Amino acid sequence: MPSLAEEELFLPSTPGKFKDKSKTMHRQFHRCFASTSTMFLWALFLVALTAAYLSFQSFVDSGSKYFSAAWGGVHWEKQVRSSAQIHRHNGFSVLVTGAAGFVGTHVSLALKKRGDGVVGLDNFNDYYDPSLKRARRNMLESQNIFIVEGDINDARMLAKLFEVVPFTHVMHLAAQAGVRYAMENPHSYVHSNIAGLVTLLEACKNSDPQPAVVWASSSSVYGLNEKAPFSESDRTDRPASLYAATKKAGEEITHTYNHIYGLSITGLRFFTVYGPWGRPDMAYFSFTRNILQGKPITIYRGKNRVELARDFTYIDDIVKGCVGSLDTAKKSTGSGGKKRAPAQFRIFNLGNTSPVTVPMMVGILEKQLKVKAKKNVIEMPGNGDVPFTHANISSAQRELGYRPTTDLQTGLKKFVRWYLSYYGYNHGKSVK
Ligand SMILES: O=C(O)[C@H]1O[C@H](OP(=O)(O)OP(=O)(O)OC[C@H]2O[C@@H](n3ccc(=O)[nH]c3=O)[C@H](O)[C@@H]2O)[C@H](O)[C@@H](O)[C@H]1O
Repeated sequence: MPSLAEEELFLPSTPGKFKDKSKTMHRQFHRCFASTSTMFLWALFLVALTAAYLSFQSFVDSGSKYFSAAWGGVHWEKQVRSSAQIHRHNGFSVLVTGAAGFVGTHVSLALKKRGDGVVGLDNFNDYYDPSLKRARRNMLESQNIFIVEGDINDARMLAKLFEVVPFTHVMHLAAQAGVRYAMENPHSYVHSNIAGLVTLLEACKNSDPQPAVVWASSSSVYGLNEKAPFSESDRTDRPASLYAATKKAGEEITHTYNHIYGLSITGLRFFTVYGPWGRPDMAYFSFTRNILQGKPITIYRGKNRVELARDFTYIDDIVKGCVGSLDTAKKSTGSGGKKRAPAQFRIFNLGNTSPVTVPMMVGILEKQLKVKAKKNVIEMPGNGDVPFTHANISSAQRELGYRPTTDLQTGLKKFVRWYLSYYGYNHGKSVK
């Protein structure tokens, strides 16, 4: 029995008609209990809703759509640190973006070989067969190069990387490549070559010390330029493809970061790079595949039946140009987001200086593969292609000591040897 004092607590506040005290108490108790449990349920619901919202936010924040791979944690940091370890006097610690890509793999191996610390970054997207990227990664891992699986658009991951390692240099090679694919998927170019570039530069500018940045532009920025050979001072304001436009935008964007924040910047205009472990979307690679499989190849030709030509540049020469750029890059001058003094800004052509026509390139492949190609020659569709490229490399020669030494015949021979071995033609598959 409740005490009087307790009973009084449950008495109606307005006295009047007689009421059965115990019944009233019971009802009151139930009402109170019911409202408490309802409140409890509501609270539970709100907590669950908040938790769901927060985890959704963090999912969106980390951009899980793009950045599905895990990063962070003690073990991950240990791997990153160990990979960045320098093993030579005055060596560098280099973050190589696009490290599982064609140029990224070769540059990473060259740097590691001479004792620099190298940490790779790659999002392993499926623009072309990701199994080739995984195979390149295995090769890098066998040389103790750790590749972070992540996207250059992931600002939090980049901040963490720079927190773990005070990189001296960034070799930025991650990009959406390919001239003609830009008509199919324009946004992927904006995502990687513009938004991703800005996110990366933000991370570089915020880090202390700031790294020197060397990055891949493209010969395609010369666009409709007809003056040959192409010099760095020539017009680059008439791009023929969205790919070229995003690379040109990259040159302007990097200039801004150099100007405002004191980032040391070197942009490299690569001229149709080819070689072992190359990109399957490029003509020399897909032609090789089709020729071996007995499938036809399509050869574009220009107006008035003019043959298209490219200043094909062998990967080992490009690697020397990249390493030379890192070696001659001056330090960035900013810290804490502020420029202390003017910083270095350079742009170089890395080409071969001897354009070869596409039909001649096919002829070399036929000879190397000992198979005749089934050729389908058509007029160049309006797809962003330019009729020819031809590099003047005197600047790179002077400033970087860049001297390409591999002609197309020699380079394609090495490529074909690799291709046959990698795709198992030496072990069973027959070359017709
Ligand atoms: O220097 C660059 O900055 C760029 O180089 C490369 O572009 P491109 O020079 O266009 O190379 P690539 O596609 O191999 O076509 C070679 C030739 O074959 C012709 N070509 C191509 C395909 C085809 O089916 N038929 C054909 O005739 C085609 O018309 C062209 O004449 C990189 O892909 C690009 O990412 C960028 O780095």
